[in-house]
Amino acid sequence: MNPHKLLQPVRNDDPSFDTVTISEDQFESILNIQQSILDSIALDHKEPDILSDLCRLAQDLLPESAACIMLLDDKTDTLNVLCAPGVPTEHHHRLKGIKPGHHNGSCAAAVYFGKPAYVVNTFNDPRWEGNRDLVKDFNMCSVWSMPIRNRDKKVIGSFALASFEHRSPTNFHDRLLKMCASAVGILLERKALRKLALIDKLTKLWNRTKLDETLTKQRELMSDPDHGYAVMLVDIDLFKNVNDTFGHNVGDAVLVELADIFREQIGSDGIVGRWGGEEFMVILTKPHCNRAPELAQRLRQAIQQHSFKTVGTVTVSIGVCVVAKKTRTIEIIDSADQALYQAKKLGRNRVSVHYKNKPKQWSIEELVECA
Ligand SMILES: Nc1nc2c(ncn2[C@@H]2O[C@H](COP(=O)(O)OP(=O)(O)OP(=O)(O)O)[C@@H](O)[C@H]2O)c(=O)[nH]1
Repeated sequence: MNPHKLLQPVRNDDPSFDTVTISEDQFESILNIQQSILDSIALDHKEPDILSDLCRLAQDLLPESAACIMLLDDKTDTLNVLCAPGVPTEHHHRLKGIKPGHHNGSCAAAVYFGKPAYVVNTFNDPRWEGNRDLVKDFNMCSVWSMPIRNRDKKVIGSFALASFEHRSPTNFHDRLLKMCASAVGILLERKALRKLALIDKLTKLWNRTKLDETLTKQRELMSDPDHGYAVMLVDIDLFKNVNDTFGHNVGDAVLVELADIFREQIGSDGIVGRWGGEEFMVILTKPHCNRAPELAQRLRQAIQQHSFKTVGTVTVSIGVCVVAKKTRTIEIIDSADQALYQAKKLGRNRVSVHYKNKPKQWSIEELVECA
């Protein structure tokens, strides 16, 4: 079979479409992009980097153009920019909150109708009626957009090429956009699966694998003398009693409610995960690690004050290790564990802090009970 046949669009009923046959070189350039994506996946590059490269490679094949990936936010039913290396970051806000529909632009139309939208003249095409300022401000004369689908074939966004001159797409551009949209769909699925592999099923917090990865990364960053971090081990007090009294399902519900308090109290200040069973870990980096004892106290109090369904009051003990010098991860965890043991020994519902390798002015290691 002639391999070029594989590159012909099945049928394109868009009147603006220019049915020029794909040349050997163009065929080659599409294969090169595919190869480059496969290489990046094999080298385990992260999705944002691969998506940026993909945009750059695609826009290189159309002089005077910029590629853009828009993602559909299910909650707000709006399109937002995910990646657009050709558009200065300070203008990205202009590509936010676009409603899929008939006249909000090419991506809005592609997502709304679930088929490609090839707009050759954005200055008079009705599909850009509601967003004419945008194309005029950026001099985007033509914008071609292809829907991106997930593995269930649901439209989740669009891949677009905006051109700074009026142009009709050819078979080659149609195939290029289809390949890019399909690659983005696969890469986004991959990203979601990678994330899923790092999430604890019950609490939806990070799991042990993610915590281990984070600890390793933090240790490496300690080569920089300005870096620092803190590790908190949080253990529920007398949790066996909860299980024995109310049953394992109620115990599980307590873990889920507790996870919500972690999210509320720590938020984006740190990485929170389930270390195992009824034990959680919080990793704080600068500047938050300097406040680790204070944050641990706040967390402990919030948990004590929360009224858990069925169970009522639940308390936790927290061991904190503040790290100021490169130390083996196993020693950091051991220090946090020692501090936790101390908190339990002193009567539970308290925070103990172990300063590991303090800076000179602190001189000695000490264990501070601060509940
Ligand atoms: N419901 C539920 N219980 C769990 C889970 N993982 C661990 N546990 C329970 O957590 C309890 C831990 O008990 P212990 O290690 O004796 O400690 P504790 O009762 O919390 O007492 P202290 O730690 O000394 O305050 C055990 O009963 C475990 O079965 C889980 O995923 N779900």
